Amino acid sequence: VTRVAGGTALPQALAAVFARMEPTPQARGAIQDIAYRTMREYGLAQVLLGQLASRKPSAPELHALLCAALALLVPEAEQAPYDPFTVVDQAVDCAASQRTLAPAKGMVNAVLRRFLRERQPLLAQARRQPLAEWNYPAWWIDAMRAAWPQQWRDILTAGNQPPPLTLRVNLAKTGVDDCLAAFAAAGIEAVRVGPQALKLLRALPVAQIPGFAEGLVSVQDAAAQLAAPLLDLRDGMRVLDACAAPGGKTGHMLETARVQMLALDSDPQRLARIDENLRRLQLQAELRHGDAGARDWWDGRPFDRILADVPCTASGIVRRHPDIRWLRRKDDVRQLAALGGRILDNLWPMLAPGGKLLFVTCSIWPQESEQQAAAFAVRHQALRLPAPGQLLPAARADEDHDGLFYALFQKTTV
Ligand SMILES: C[S@@+](CC[C@H](N)C(=O)[O-])C[C@H]1O[C@@H](n2cnc3c(N)ncnc32)[C@H](O)[C@@H]1O
Repeated sequence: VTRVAGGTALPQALAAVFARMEPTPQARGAIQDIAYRTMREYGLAQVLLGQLASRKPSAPELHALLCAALALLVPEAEQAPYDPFTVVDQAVDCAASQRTLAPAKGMVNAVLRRFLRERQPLLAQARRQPLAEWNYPAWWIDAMRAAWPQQWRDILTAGNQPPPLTLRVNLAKTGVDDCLAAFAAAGIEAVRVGPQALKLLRALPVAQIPGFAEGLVSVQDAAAQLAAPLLDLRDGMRVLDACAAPGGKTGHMLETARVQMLALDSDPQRLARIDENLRRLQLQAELRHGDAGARDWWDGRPFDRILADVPCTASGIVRRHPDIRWLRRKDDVRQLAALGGRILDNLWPMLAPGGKLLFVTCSIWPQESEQQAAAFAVRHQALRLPAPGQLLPAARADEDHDGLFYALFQKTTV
């Protein structure tokens, strides 16, 4: 929590903690669970702490400890993830065990016990502030309300739900019904949430999912599964996946047709994850480390299809990455939209006449998605083909997916 408050993304912050502590798998799971829960309730916890402590704790670790404990104490009794008195005792023990925090252990005890005694009025008072009511920074709430005046409440609520574990069935190797039958035989409940998307009703480690190791299924959100079919791929096509890592959509495209795939990414570590994923699926692509905004990696031969899943604020996948809202600044939207526009402009000349370019973001800010697509079409006189446009995040039983944006362009032959 302290690292995220200092600007580090939660997965990297957790990796650093795990490298230092070397926890058991059980402790690792608990640390991860507590960190993600805290990110989802961080706004409320900060407001509560403001009510409970006469001044903000000066040590960032103390602030983080109290916010994490309050985040765990907020859910009502039947939904409480941990026994409330255990949470208080553990928080006090944690303070006592660290030299810098030990003098504050009485204060930790007093703040948390007062919360337990006065929880209803304290929560009611805190939730009068948007930061506490929605658990997003004020600029994010205001911008969401302006962009989506009808849907902003549903969008913010969906972003606070724990994400489902959704799988993509590899139709080159099996069928959706066969997968459902294998899951039922293993006692795993799943429902269909897309043409080849199955949502597990209870998450479990991928190693325990029948067919995962053999490449029959892959983890991929239902909205992300729309990319490959939109590209209308045929055997032998030259395809560029321009921002490919970790390779979710690369794998799906390769399952769809025998194409010559070049998978590019500017992050070498993330590029290695494409290799891992394709090995499991027993599929091949040429992997290249490079900048999709430059041409030094291109051999000059045009591509029949280009997937441009450009870097963005990731505002459509906050339920998977609840830290994003606390890390982003308002100006990031403009800067990332400019980067996305540069990448699209650079890729367009690499497309063969008649070829198709699919522009994707996992953002729901119009500057990064629809406004970007509309401006691009005008700049390049690109033909816009039917595509879903903006999919808002949905967290319902029948429709459960992240917030992604799709625009499909074709280069006219003349
Ligand atoms: C939204 S993710 C791609 C997800 C991927 N398409 C999938 O389905 O698994 C964006 C990727 O763009 C990469 N990236 C960021 N800037 C880039 C650039 N200038 N050129 C190429 N890749 C870039 C990031 O490393 C990241 O892996």
